[in-house]
Amino acid sequence: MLGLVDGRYALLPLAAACGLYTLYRKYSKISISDVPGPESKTFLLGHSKELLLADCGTTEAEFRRRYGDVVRVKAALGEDILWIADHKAIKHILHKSGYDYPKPPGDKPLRAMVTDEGLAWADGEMHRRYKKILLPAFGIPEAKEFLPVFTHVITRLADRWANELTDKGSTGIINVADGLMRVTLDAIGFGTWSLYTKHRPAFDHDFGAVIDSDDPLMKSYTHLMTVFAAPSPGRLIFRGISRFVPPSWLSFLYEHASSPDIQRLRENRQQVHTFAGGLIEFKRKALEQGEGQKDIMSLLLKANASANEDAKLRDDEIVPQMRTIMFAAHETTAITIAWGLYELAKHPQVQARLREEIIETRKKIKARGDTEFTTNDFDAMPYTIAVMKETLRLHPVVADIPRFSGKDDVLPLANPITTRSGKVIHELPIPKGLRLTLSFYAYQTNEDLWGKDALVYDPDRWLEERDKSGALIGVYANLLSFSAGVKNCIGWRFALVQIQASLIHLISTFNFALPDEPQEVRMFRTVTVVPKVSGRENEGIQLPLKVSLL
Ligand code: HEM
Repeated sequence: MLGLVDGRYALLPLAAACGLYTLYRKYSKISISDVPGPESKTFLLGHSKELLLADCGTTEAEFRRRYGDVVRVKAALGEDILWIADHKAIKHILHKSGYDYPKPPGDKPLRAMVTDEGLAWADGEMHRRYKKILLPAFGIPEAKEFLPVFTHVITRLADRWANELTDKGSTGIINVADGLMRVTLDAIGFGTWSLYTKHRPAFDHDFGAVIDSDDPLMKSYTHLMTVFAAPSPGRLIFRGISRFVPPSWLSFLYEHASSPDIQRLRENRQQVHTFAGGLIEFKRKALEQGEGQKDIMSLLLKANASANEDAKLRDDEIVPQMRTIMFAAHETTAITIAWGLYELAKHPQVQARLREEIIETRKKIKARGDTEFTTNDFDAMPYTIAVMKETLRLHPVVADIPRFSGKDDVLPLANPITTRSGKVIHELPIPKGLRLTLSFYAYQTNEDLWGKDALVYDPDRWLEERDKSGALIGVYANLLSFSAGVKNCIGWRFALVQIQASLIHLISTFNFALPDEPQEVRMFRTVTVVPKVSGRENEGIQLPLKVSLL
């Protein structure tokens, strides 16, 4: 119906009006125009290409080398963006300021299409209320309960790969990213909806992603994040214009746009709503009968039932939380594991040492008469933990996040900046309504914090106490991979258990190496940073490794 995303020329008059408005705002309040940064070559697109289309790592390195940790850049239509890698400023924004730095309002209608108005979408009081109800489902004991699920789904993938390899004479090329995304989708399917109900067999809602089932919900989630990959110039300009358009108008547009990507989001929403709606009743009844308390939805319903009346979520507020979790949990975890396997393939000596620790631990488990790893065994595997931390450090799949200053503020800086007019400043006044990009990747590869070898994959840094970045930031290991502050990742403990369970199982079963034929693996930006093979980008997310049965 609406040529929403590529109607470049029809948008030009509107773009001109936006430009005038931008100029007015610039000269009528606190300005960041004195902050150093690259000149923008085009008003229409600004530095959108560098920020959204360049491979992860390239723009970050260039910005830091030329301008430092705080850089003024332009979005489409002349909008100022403050790009920030300075850890003190990030800490101020995420840790100390609570809800003063929400997600940019212009992005919210599109976000709502992806996750509904759930936890990841919400800000302020609404977010506080949602998080309070959801948190009891995401503690350490709850994450540990999921180990059998994670083991079950990764075993299924390993069996599938083993069968494929047996047919090929025990070694072959496998796109490991694809298999892992199926695994995490299955895990979240089991874990969110249906773990251990007595009414039905355990694992009863099976997306069957690993075994190629036709489950419509599974199909609807497969590669959903690619909807956001490599936006066209028209879409980038549209994003620029969005900030001048009332959110309700944008929502209307998204409800009616004929773009295949937006249609896909609408279909996904329809499917999740139909599925989740029916399940809430079922789970509620099971709870009333004292059953089915371990899956995320049951835990959420249970916490909700005991919350006071003002805080309670209505059913139409519960479904968005489930859609949010489905979206936020699966690709992030899968791609992190995939990057881990890539680094292990590139560093065979790290892989061998990791395998050694797994074999040693397995011997201890056998000696005490058990067959399976427990999460206590996980905690006693320092090298495996170091491999996980190093993977999360060098491959934060959410490489940066957008924020918006809700009030005039002053950002403290860890490193002073020299402004374009030559002043050295230790704190930076910023105006209300400014868009910010917080670069987690740049923070985690900053040589001043992580050492001269910050770009080198070296798990030993975590064993030798070289990990002390001094920033004391984030929820895990001084890293920002799971973000920080009030809107930190609620599922980080689940992710760690799943990553460790998956690495242990895969490294015990297979050897991973780079393919004999050289290939360039790109760190390609979508919502997450995904692997793609240079020259074969249209084949989607690809991480082909040479996999051998041990
Ligand atoms: C390696 C895996 C993961 C990574 C790297 C990751 C990373 C992140 C990051 C950076 C954020 C903050 C985004 C922002 O503020 O814009 C976030 C939020 C969130 N994540 Fe994760 N995540 C992972 C796994 C999971 C899992 C397994 C779940 C659920 C089981 C989950 C659920 C969520 C939710 C619901 C939010 C929104 C939290 C809020 O707004 O309060 N994530 N995640």
